[in-house]
Amino acid sequence: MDGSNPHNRFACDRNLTSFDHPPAPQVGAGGRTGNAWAPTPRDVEKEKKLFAGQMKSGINFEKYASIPIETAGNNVPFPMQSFETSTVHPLIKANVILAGYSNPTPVQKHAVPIIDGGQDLMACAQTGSGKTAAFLLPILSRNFKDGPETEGPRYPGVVFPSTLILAPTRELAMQIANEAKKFTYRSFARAVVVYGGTPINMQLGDLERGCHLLIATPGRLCDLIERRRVSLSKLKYLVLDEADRMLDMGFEPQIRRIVEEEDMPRSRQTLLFSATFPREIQILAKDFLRSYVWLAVGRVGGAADDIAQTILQVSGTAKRDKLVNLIFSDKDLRMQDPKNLALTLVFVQTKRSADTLTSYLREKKIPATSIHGDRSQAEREAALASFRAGRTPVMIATDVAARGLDVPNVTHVINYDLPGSIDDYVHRIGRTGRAGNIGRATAFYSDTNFPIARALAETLRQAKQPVPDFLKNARFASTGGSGGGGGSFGFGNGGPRRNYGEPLF
Ligand SMILES: Nc1ncnc2c1ncn2[C@@H]1O[C@H](COP(=O)(O)OP(=O)(O)OP(=O)(O)O)[C@@H](O)[C@H]1O
Repeated sequence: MDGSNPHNRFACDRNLTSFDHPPAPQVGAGGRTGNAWAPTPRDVEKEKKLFAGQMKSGINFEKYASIPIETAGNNVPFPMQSFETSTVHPLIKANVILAGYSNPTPVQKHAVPIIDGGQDLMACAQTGSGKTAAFLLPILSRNFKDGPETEGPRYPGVVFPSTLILAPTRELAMQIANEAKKFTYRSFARAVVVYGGTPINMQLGDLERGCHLLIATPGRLCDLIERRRVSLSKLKYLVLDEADRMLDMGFEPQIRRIVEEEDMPRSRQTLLFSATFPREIQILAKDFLRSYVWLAVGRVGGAADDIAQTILQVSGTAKRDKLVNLIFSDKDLRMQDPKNLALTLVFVQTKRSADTLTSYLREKKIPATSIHGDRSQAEREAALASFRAGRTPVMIATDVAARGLDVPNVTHVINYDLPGSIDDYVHRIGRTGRAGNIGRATAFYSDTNFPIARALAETLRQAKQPVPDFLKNARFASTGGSGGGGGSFGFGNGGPRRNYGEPLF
């Protein structure tokens, strides 16, 4: 996390209202007394590092309270009203304060008691609305209540995590691990992240230091299982984050292998977080979950209200000049308040155009970097770090950066090339307007984007954004964009969810 942002709020400045003292042994879920343990003392320097660069919730955070919620399933518990009055472990409450969360978001209000109560969950909620903490907090709370494992198999070099979180991209896995490190602060629980594209030895060393929570991309996890360095036989919690994206990326065989063919106990609790609920996800949910609760938070149609969306009709070579103009006008805005870091994320369809566009912007003296699948993992990480810190306030990206990435101060997302599916559009623009902050999204539309016109117009209309005439006209003939209108059930498909199907229980 970048420490140079003037808006960073350092944790050490905050007063903790609870849990500055070691607790008595906790009563675990199900009423059994957990193994006694005490949190380590506070460490101000560590807090500065862990909680620096935290995104500030924005002026529209309170508006989240009016978001429509839908739940289905048996014995759905009441939502929690606040962290303070909830049943989560006191150390979670203390760490939530350090993270600067004063109130839970709607997905947290609903998901925390469901997960804490031991039920399986399939959850959909809009971008930037706090889904990561919605699963991390109750899982860690349960771990803390149960205390460290004192018995069970011990084999040298093999780890037995109690929690596995699968994520589609390396950057998302790293980000989840960083969040997990905040909430495991002062506890016995250790979070480790493993992902491909980087030498395995360092990750093996990290695993050997202990692993309660394993955050992984599917390919690297299969590798570690084959090497017999990870056993899933003690798993209690399985999370599939951005499950729809993992299927889109072709990870289904690996996921099925991990979940169905290894030694993972059937008694585990399984949580599926996905932006959409297409047929494939429904089948996965039916195979992996047991009588689960279905939770949908947010308006169907997906794009967060806090994002001002503009669609411009621009095509061919005119795009480059238009992009440069937009970036310069962003820069002018920045100059009005130099304290405000304002980052611009530009999406393109191909790795090659990411490279050529980055070079073009650099020729125009615009500090730009790029992230895409042909760059080495070290280059990807360096690009993201430089973007976060504002050293290169413009980043050109392919869809590797479309899902889940949470970069504070992204004020403008530009779809230089529109994606083929409306779901991807909703995720891309969701990199701004997060945690109640206001964001801006601009897209360049040309006749080649005709297939997505109808779904795009619908998404704009539902988010109360202006629909330009060229889109109104085009939408009568288009089908809604591949993957966006045909059978997708949930956020970003631009149509009423009930028209697309029902969850399979
Ligand atoms: N209760 C809260 N109060 C304030 N900020 C919060 C709260 N919960 C989460 N946040 C912050 O909101 C931001 C978005 O959270 P997160 O990345 O979990 O969203 P998400 O719903 O997973 O988004 P996406 O769909 O893009 O993956 C993060 O910076 C997170 O720290």
